[in-house]
Amino acid sequence: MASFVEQTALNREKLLKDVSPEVLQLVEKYEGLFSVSSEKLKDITTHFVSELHKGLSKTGGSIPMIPGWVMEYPTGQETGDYLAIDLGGTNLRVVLVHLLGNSKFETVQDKFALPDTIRTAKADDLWGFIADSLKDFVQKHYPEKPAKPLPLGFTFSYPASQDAINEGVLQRWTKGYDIAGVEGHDVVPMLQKALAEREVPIEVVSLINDTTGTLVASAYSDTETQMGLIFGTGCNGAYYEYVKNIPKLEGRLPADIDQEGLMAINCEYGAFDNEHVILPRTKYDVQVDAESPRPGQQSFEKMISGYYLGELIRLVLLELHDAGSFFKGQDVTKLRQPFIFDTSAPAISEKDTTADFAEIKALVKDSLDIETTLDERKFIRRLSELIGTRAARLSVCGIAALAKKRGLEKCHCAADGSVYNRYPGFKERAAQALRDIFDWDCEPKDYPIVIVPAEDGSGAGAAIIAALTEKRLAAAASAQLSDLLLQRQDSSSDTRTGLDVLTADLNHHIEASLALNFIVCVGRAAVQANTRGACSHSGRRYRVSTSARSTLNRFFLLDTLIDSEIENTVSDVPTRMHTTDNEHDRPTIFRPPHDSLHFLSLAVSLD
Ligand SMILES: Nc1ncnc2c1ncn2[C@@H]1O[C@H](COP(=O)(O)OP(=O)(O)OP(=O)(O)O)[C@@H](O)[C@H]1O
Repeated sequence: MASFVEQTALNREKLLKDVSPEVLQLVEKYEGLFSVSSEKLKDITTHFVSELHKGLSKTGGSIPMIPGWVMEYPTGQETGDYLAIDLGGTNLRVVLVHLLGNSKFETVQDKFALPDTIRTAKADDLWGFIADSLKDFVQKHYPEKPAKPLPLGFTFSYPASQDAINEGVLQRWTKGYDIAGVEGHDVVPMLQKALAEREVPIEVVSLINDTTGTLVASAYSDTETQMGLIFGTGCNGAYYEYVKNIPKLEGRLPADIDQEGLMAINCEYGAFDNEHVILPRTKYDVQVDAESPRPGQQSFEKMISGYYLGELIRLVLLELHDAGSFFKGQDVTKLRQPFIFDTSAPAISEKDTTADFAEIKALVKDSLDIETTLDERKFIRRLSELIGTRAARLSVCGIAALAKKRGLEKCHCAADGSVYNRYPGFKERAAQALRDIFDWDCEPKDYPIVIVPAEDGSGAGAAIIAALTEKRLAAAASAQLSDLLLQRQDSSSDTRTGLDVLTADLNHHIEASLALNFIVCVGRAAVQANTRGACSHSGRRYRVSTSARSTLNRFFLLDTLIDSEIENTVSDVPTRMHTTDNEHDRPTIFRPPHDSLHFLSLAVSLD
């Protein structure tokens, strides 16, 4: 049977058989502009590999390569119930995840479409929308108010730097978002505040990226998974890198983290080629970029992801109208409206199998109020194929580059997102492009690197990561946790299944005595975990907020294991939380208060 690609080539001949010479000429022009040869894909991949290296280096590069503090593969045996949200560019998903073990999990999910206006709304509107959606979900699934706050894994699909598993400082908005007052800030307390205002009983215990979530969720059920990929509003990839190959982590790691071990990296490779040295940009790509809220950023993403493909079609059609070729004498007011098409437009066009392209006709009529000729519809169909094919072919350069970087010759790459899962032919075109890059000489069913669909996995990923972190703590290894919460240390009835987290909240009026309590608290937790150990210096930053004063006080009364050390250490809290003692397994607090919040820096090292 002919492959999809061979089939579409045949269709092209059929499609263009009777079109006018003028339209044929236009088709050929755009075929030249939007086609990407195998050689070009190979060149892009080679450059991509060097940019991945650069992103991991101390100096960094265009691709952020953000360490995700997820340090192991799931075994598939993790169990428990977790709540998770996934904030994407288009949708908010709220998920209740039941991890069943044996590589199985079940989810109950609600999907909330984010209002179009949210992209440029106020920060409070965004967090309010999410908190309201969570409130609905909790009311629906927990008719009896939960006795304790529900632990929540937050999948946040924007580049956020993390020094801990439950923080995420937004580096910059992508995917057309531009909400003031969020960049440069930790998003977890913002969401937590909106939840508190609405009295939603939820505690945000971990923050991950959707690519990392997809990676981990798929690895839970398929041990061959090596990458998590997103082809949605934006594009991105995550994979596990050897710690020793992440130079920028030098000096930031607790001593017990093995250099031969792995850490998940959220690449944020939508930023690939922001310098414009290798990608074959057309003038339409330049225009999309120039008119986007963030010109000069996310170059790769703007050529291939769901937010932009419909816009590329619009720009070409508008230019043809203005040149007098298309939609003659018609009112094109709507066509002049940026982003009037999303990627469903080329997707519908490519799916249309009617003889006279009635679906394209309806699409253009309904969304633009424009009547089309048959030739115009054939052109739109071909243009959609070109733009969709280019997106699929360029997309896999990221996969090929990650495989080359890690020396992976055979693996599964889990892909989520509407563009991968719903765009006609995207899967086949992506597979063929991988073959073109690696020169595989075998049938598609035998391709060694396989992109597998992983719909809506990132919520489950957030849950599994919470379970992995819990396991890590139980195994007495370093965990990167902030706002550690001593929730169940003294209560056998506490069945909290989220992170078995360790410590506390103080508000910004922190007093020296409470700071001491905090340290005692961590030491106490170490003792309760039946281990020898204390708080050790790691250079990490921990935000301390309000709600667990009572917990702190409880623990303050219990044990004075490390009191003497504390006295030596915290002499001048709170104005300058600092110590000179950096020895292994010694409590160290440092960093001065930051804005209205105070930061304590310590990691729990239980050896
Ligand atoms: N039929 C379709 N085929 C392909 N893509 C589509 C289709 N309909 C909508 N899209 C595109 O899918 C994108 C949304 O992708 P998705 O549903 O994966 O959302 P998301 O999870 O919010 O995205 P992301 O994970 O990138 O933030 C939109 O940009 C839209 O243009």
